[in-house]
Amino acid sequence: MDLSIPSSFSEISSSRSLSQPSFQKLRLFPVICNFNLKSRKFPTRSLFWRQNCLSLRAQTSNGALNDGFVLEDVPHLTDFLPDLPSYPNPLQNSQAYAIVKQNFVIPEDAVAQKIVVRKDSSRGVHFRRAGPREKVYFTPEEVRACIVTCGGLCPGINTVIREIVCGLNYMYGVNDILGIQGGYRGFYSKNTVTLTPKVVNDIHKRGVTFLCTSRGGHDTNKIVDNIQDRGINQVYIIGGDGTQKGAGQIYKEVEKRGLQVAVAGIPKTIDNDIAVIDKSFGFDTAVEEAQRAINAAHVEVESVENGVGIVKLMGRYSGFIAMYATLASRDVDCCLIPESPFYLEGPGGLFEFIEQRLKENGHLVIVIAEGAGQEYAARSTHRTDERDASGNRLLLDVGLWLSQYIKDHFMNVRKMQVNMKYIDPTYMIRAIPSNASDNIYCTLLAHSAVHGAMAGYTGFTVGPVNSKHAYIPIARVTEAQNTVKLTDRMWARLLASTNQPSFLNSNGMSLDRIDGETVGMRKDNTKISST
Ligand SMILES: Nc1ncnc2c1ncn2[C@@H]1O[C@H](COP(=O)(O)OP(=O)(O)O)[C@@H](O)[C@H]1O
Ligand SMILES: O=P(O)(O)OC[C@H]1O[C@](O)(COP(=O)(O)O)[C@@H](O)[C@@H]1O
Ligand SMILES: [Mg+2]
Repeated sequence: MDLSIPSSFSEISSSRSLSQPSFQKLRLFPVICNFNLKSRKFPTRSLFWRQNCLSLRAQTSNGALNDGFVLEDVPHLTDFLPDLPSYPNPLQNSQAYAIVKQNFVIPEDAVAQKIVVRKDSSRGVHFRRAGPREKVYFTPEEVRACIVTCGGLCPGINTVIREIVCGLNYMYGVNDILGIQGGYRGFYSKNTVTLTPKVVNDIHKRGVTFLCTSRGGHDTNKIVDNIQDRGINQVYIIGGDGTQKGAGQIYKEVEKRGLQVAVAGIPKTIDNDIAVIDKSFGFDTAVEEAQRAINAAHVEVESVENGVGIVKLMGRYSGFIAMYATLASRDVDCCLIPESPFYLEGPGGLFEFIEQRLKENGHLVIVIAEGAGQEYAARSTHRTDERDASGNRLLLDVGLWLSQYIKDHFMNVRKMQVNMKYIDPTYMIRAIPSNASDNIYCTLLAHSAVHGAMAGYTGFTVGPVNSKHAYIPIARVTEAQNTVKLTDRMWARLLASTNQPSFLNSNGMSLDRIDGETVGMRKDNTKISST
């Protein structure tokens, strides 16, 4: 396929009509300006548009202004298999959908990434709206689907598995669904299990994951060989950022080999660190369950003299669970996250704050995300850089380190005994089934993935963007991590709720990482920047 990019806007403008022979070459333009469903494009084209077209005020054939509308589209099987036949979607005869007013997603529907806009702002990036399409590119009889779960555990994985199986079967009449066991390596090292609605009927009531999982073991060629050998043509991959990177590589290899295989990613991360999507499944359940640990810590420290409770919560690089659990709880005095470095001694430091709260209330509770304060913990343990099988850095137990450090400080320096209670509920939280709202969310994700694969989309991830489910190119969710933005209002709300220090030092200056940049704030609120 010719992916050449138009060199100027006037060149694009001249290629509006679908009937024009130049359409194949320049068909991105109708996607953007005329919203033609038949238009497909690769991420390279999206990049082009992001770089070149955001500020353009393009005009459609009916004269309406598009004001920088950009569609970051997902690949489609017909991009590399142009002669693939399509069929009417069997959902049109489904009793479930019979009464739905708009059975199929309107092809022009797109979901805006930015919804807070001004009158003159550019319309910006959009994603294809998820949902059933009028045409599908698989007959039910020819589908052989598989599901794999990779990476760490997260409440809700079983619900996603269940709903992919039931969705494929009840909505599309698919009967051939395989479970790959034990993560990516299960493709080439384990037997598959047959998945039917009956087999998966109750699994959502149990903690994750019915199919088991693993870290490491991603061998693209071996995996795609296996997909080919087993005659699999739809691959549903449930996992976090690492897994989605792996899914992107599988999609590329499938495309290189010209296979009719749809690759669909379902983002899973308890840390909520996946970019673009509103929130990841299992996150709400985790925040809710974290309340129990915080509550336990609070009860413990309330009952003793100088009680200090420390609860370590998940969050390698993103402090969302800690931040939301703190905001939800009201029993937390101080929340520490990786995005907001803290310091211990001196005015405005953690020790001063602890002493003050102990004087005022006789106890306090600190919530710390596992990735916070790693530099301090590393100094006292001298451990070298260790990684898990997937290449993720193994973190030090910052909760344990902080507990000891606080105890020692108050004993040795302030001659004061604190009653320390440390709770790490990580594996208890990850092991529970998802709550009601996550269960519903998992169903939507699973159904979106099934509709997308049946419609021939591939190399995509599903997820809600501003509450509307969308198909997102895999590369978009793996290129950056979602982190707490200290410059957004949510962190300010937390500080305003706990009244904890913001860890600006006595010179009125802090050296913090804000939005990936190291910045300092002077007393007069001017910013010092050093990346
Ligand atoms: N950059 C990568 N390219 C290909 N596969 C990867 C990559 N990173 C991780 N993986 C694979 O994805 C799976 C899960 O990754 P991991 O980081 O453990 O969990 P998560 O997907 O939750 O982030 C593992 O099997 C790992 O080998
Ligand atoms: O001990 P394990 O199973 O390797 O998992 C620990 C990690 O898993 C997580 O819960 C989630 O990690 P993933 O997103 O990689 O699945 C992290 O918060 C935590 O550091
Ligand atoms: Mg990860």
